[in-house]
Amino acid sequence: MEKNTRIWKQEQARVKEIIELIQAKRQSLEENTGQLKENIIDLRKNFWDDVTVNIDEPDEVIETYASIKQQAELLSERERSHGQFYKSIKLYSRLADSPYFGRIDFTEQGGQKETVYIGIGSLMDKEEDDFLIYDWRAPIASMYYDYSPGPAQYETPEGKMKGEMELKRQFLIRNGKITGMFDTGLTIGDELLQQVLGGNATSQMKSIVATIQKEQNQIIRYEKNDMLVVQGVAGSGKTSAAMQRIAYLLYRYRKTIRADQVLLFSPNQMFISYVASVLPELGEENMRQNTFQEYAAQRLDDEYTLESPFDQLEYLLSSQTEKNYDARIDGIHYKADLAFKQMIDQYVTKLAIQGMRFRNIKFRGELVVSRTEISEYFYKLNTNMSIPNKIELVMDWLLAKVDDLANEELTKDWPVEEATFMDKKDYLDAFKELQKNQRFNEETFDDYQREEQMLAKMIVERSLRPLRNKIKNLKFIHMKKLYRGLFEQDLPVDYPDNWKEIGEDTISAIQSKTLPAEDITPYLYLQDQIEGRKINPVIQYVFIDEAQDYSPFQFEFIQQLFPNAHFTLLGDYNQAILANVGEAPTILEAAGGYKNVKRIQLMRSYRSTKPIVHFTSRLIPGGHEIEAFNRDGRLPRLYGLHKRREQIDQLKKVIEERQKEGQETIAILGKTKEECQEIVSSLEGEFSLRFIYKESQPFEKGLMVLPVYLAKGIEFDSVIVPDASVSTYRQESERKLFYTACTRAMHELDICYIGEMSPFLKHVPRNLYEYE
Ligand SMILES: Nc1ncnc2c1ncn2[C@@H]1O[C@H](COP(=O)(O)OP(=O)(O)OP(=O)(O)O)[C@@H](O)[C@H]1O
Repeated sequence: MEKNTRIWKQEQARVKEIIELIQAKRQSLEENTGQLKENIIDLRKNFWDDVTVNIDEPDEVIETYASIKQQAELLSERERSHGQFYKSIKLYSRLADSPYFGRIDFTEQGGQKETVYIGIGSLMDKEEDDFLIYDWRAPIASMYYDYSPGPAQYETPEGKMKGEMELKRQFLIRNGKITGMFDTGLTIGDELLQQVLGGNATSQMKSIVATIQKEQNQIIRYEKNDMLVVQGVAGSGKTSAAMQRIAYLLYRYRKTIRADQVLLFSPNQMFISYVASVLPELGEENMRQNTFQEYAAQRLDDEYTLESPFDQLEYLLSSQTEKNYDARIDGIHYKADLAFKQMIDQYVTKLAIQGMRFRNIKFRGELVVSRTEISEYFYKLNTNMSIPNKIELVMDWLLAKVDDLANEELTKDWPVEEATFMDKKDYLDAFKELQKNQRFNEETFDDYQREEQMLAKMIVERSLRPLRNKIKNLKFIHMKKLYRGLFEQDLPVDYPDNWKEIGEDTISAIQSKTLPAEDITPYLYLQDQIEGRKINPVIQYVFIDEAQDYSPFQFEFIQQLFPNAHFTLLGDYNQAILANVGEAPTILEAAGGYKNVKRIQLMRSYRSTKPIVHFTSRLIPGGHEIEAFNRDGRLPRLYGLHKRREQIDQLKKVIEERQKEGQETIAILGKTKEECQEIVSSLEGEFSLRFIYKESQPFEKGLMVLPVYLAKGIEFDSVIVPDASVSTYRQESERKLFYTACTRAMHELDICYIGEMSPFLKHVPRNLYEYE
């Protein structure tokens, strides 16, 4: 819309008024917050002054307790209000810059026309009667995303509200000034989206509230089934929709759900930091984020070195010639499958009758309880009891044995000897510890005999502490041997061809204290069947992004961990790059087997320009169904080189061109770490670049070289694939990796190859790229 029209001026005048009101509200809130803060500090300082403490009589104890409770509640209520005030001040600061981005005029059937302005938070008028701005998550705001002018409706807790939408308007407001205004038709204005998508890549993902598309809104506001599965093509806004959905749920259920009851499983650490600012930008606290690997590492302490799924992928991409390569691939696929879970279940059933493995319990080098004794005790327990229940009884039995041991040890000489040789610091510590336990006072400590006795007892207790802890942590179960046993049993019914080799390799890995990536889930699962499940009942919503890379077994395991959670899975089976899935159906497809699953498909790609989407969609089967958002750009470029040494010169040329054009984030995406390393060595002297080879490195703007698997979920202004020769990308298993690399590009895509091009490129029609 043209500037300075009557409508423009009217809208600008309203913006001005609203901002003045926001500022006034903010000021008054700041004053109140100041007072409240002082109040809280006072309350904390004088907490005990207002509490009557008397604990001589039982009645008085109850009174004291009530008085402390009342005071604590008062304090926490004030602190909560302070938190709320603080949150509102932050929201006002954001609204003062850009109070809203949309407006709809809506007349409910039989009602009056209502003008609804929509922003990232709501604002009431001075009298607190009417909404001047509606939060984008309010029910009425959903029409903004779902309808073009004409008949429209929205859901409320009381039912459907139907009516007519007369106007739908978009605003771009910066620093309190309208810089763009569009009256829109069908979808949320191409113009605005064009502007947003045309910008440079950022090191932090942005919120998309102003331009959420109808199909994405469906994901964001979905509330019915327990499981929502989103299959969306590369760049279709899955991660964006997931983040907005979390913000939506935190708003919709704000009385019952806190941000720390929502958990997002992310593909890697870099991704975690990439999405970390979206919710705070929307005024919400961040949800919990974890990688599966992190979860496993916490569970397994430092018993094993865990292979990361990326190291596993590196092995698969670089070690084809190694002796056991085929067996490993078979093993990876088999261990990802639910058949393997079943095999473990059957194994556990057998263990209930025989075959459990325990460790000897030793103290000071001497056997206290032998593994045979533990086993005998275990198998004497009632056979109807579950293994975890029996284990608990074994634990109690062992702890009682340690109590007996403690008494026995006290009759020996070593505790007294150790007490005699205690240095001064230990002696003082011991004294304090005994005092703390109120076993002693200063007078009795002077009594030499008693002192010796007490110290000896303490020394025995101290020395037994690690043993007790180990027993409490169920370390008397020989998990390593139990897992081994799984591969040593008689051949299972449905075993894979390479079963013997798979078993030998697994056993040798765990003997050397390494847990291969494919064994992590089965190992933890077996452990849970023996020790009892470690569930987390607090989490209400679990999101799994890049869900195509989770195995069906892994997914079932995660589901069991969070029995009270609703699940949202988002992924793209064309980007399944991790080996645990292989050619087996990913959980995006497998989830079809679950009850109450709602599936949503996203076919439109927003990240890349239209020419890049047209090009990349030819790299995968079924790609013709992918729709490109209408954003212009140059055709991708292919560089056919004859010799390897030409490659570096070509890369240099391309980098210089892209930098000159102002592309801020340029990524050279190699297939393996080794390929990247070679490129880095050749370019290092001439360019300032970063080599990202570990997921823990932060993602920043600039020129970088990294393996494709670390670029999962992330995007760059310009992507350069350094080597798409037939020798690098040939096998079907590499197709998805190549596709993932190319679809990271927002604006520019350059691809080099040496000699013959990859067969995946041969199917791309010649008019979809430039050739040099
Ligand atoms: N409605 C929208 N408005 C503005 N930008 C959008 C919208 N939807 C998606 N985008 C942008 O498109 C890009 C891709 O989005 P996102 O990363 O969420 O997609 P994805 O489906 O998770 O991608 P991939 O599977 O390829 O990693 C991001 O830059 C995002 O901001």
